[in-house]
Amino acid sequence: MKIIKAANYENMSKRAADLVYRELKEKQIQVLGLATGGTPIGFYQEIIKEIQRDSLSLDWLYTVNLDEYIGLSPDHRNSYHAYMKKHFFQYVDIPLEQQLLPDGMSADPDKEAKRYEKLVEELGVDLQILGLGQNGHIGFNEPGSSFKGKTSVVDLAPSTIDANARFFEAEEEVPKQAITMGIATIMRSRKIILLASGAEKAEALKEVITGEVTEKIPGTILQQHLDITIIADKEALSLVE
Ligand SMILES: N[C@@H]1[C@@H](O)[C@H](O)[C@@H](COP(=O)(O)O)O[C@@H]1O
Repeated sequence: MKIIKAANYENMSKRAADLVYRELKEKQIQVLGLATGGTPIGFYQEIIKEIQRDSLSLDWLYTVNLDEYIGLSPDHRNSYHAYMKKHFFQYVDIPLEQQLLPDGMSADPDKEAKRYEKLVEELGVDLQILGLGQNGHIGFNEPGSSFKGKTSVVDLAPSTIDANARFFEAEEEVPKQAITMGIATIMRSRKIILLASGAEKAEALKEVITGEVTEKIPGTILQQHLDITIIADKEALSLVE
């Protein structure tokens, strides 16, 4: 595990953008795994600046996303499709058909999850960006999820619904289910960058870095990944020596 301690959120975002940008520009990675949530917004802002500065075309890149809410259409403002368009896709030239997310509106979500798993497996993710839930979740793999899990339909933990309610008008509007890449799917990525910011993540991050590897805290599995870099700010790392 490589750990980069950033002074603050802005610095975390910049360090992450620099790292990912290098993978895109110098290594021309083919498949980039993306994350949503509050944490990566600054990272997207920074990497867009770098892409625009060099007029770097990304027309060859495929992106996959960790998850999508069930029941939200791509143009619903809280869907992860809409998030990705708003924070990243509208600024780059990745063709629409290469921007891959699970379909939260599928009539058969279990079938959609299987389709997405196969797609991600066939593409092979070169670099996956991850955030961290306050309860240690990655993607939407809540505490208790199997480390062997593939992409599937999952119920969100009440604490996750609570944490994500800030993006919605009312808590009742937060979907109760999502399609998420499984932990095994995520662990197949060749390289992983985990971002964490703020004191609310300190407890979970401490477990991820130093805790026992347990399905009770999904992020702890990352200790077993061969190429993981954690970029976190001081607050998030405040409980780690
Ligand atoms: N499904 C997402 C995760 O992919 C994200 O990493 C996490 C943390 O979110 P935030 O960055 O807003 O704290 O929770 C969300 O529910």
